[in-house]
Amino acid sequence: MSRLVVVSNRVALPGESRAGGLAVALQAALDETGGLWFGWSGKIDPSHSGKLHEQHDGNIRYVTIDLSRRDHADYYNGFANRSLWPLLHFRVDLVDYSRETWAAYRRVNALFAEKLAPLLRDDDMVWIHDYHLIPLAALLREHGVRCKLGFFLHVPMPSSDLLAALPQHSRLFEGLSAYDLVGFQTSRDLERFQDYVRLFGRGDVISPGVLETAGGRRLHAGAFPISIDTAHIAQQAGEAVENSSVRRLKDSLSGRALAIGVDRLDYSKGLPERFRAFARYLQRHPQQLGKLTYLQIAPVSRGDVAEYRALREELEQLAGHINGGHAEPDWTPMRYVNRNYAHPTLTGFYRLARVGLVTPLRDGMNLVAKEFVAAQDPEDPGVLVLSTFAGAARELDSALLVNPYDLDGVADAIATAMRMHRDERRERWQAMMGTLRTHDITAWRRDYLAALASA
Ligand SMILES: O=P(O)(O)OC[C@H]1O[C@H](O[C@H]2O[C@H](CO)[C@@H](O)[C@H](O)[C@H]2O)[C@H](O)[C@@H](O)[C@@H]1O
Ligand SMILES: O=c1ccn([C@@H]2O[C@H](COP(=O)(O)OP(=O)(O)O)[C@@H](O)[C@H]2O)c(=O)[nH]1
Repeated sequence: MSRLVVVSNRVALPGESRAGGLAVALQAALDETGGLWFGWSGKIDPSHSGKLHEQHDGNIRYVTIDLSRRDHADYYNGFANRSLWPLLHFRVDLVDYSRETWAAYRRVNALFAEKLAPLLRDDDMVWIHDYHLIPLAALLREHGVRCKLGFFLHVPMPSSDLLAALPQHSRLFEGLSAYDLVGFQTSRDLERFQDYVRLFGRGDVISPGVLETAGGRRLHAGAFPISIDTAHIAQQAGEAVENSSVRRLKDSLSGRALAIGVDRLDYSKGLPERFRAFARYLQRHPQQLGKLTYLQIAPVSRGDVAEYRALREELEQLAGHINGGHAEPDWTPMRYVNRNYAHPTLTGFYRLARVGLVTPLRDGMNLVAKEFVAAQDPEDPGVLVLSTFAGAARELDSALLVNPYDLDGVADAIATAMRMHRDERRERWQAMMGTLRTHDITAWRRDYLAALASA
């Protein structure tokens, strides 16, 4: 059997707990197969030594590299998170492009290729992840790498007119043609990529999922919705009643229902809109006042980037304003927490909640939505309120689907979730859980790697 080599900017090193679906999912996938995980160490090395760090945990070998201060600023915070992230989330208004950060992006990809190539064997299956590393396959080929190279995009693929707004878009996206298989989260993402190849990439769509690139190379592409370790999360949530943080949260609610949101503090997650929708719920449904407490967990993410800092300030103001306007001496409508929680606690929090609020403006998948469902008590499940703009909405279509820009609609969905009878909650939950049991993280990895093997 071939060895699996996973390459991603973000690596979940042993013992690390940090918000972010890519690392959570790849950890679960590698736990099953073992293999090599190569990527950024998460550290900055002012001496730019380029030294590799290596550690082992079970059957996984981790090889990581530090970034120089300049590369961290220009590649990670710069081109990846201030050019590509907003672009791929349909926020052209926030795209900040410069030739300097584009050069840093290519430089770090070249560094990854130089360090990774000597570690590879011809029969490896190399699976490269996300927008940070689009050029990596072409650069590895220049180093003589001959094994199968697959790519998976965790974020949305926007429409081609938006992509074309990025200077250098042709050079960047041409890089995808060096892969054997390019995977997307949903069939909509795949369709938009095919449109881009036809309209701006000088290529052709031979049949759905089979493309001919400008250079005449055949490229396979497909939709592979990422998922969670469903059985493990369900079990973890069932055991979480023992967890002291979960018990403390339960006691603190004094019998009130809980609504929960869990998101990195990121503008793609629609948090200001969600806070406003919650305020709208309090205004539109006065008969429910005092019956529901909303807990928003939002660990700080990419805190060096100006847009993320501005968002943090905005949310602090909004949370203060909402509580100031609606709190009673014995009830605070919302609790806003910037801490990161480990999964055993989070799954217990999900299980306590009557309402799960997942309302991103755009999201590749959103694993929190899936985790919320998997963590519910089958006899008395909570209700998921889910944005139609999350990739997860395609599979979790028994959730209460909302448009996150429609504040009244989100407000009313919260009220509906509060009123929903147990039979309807169970029916909706069973439909979603059925999907998650079949389409779990194992199925995702297996389907993708099988497609890569035959590409
Ligand atoms: O690595 P960070 O900069 O700290 O950011 C965390 C991750 O955010 C994004 O996650 C995406 O992947 C999830 C799993 O496929 C998906 O459910 C979610 O919709 C995406 O936003 C990003 O794409 C990752 O590269 C980051 O590691
Ligand atoms: O305090 C937290 C907040 C989030 N997460 C995890 O971070 C991931 C977030 O993934 P998602 O796909 O929802 O969004 P992303 O952050 O990757 O955009 C999920 O597995 C969450 O359980 C976590 O472990 N602790």
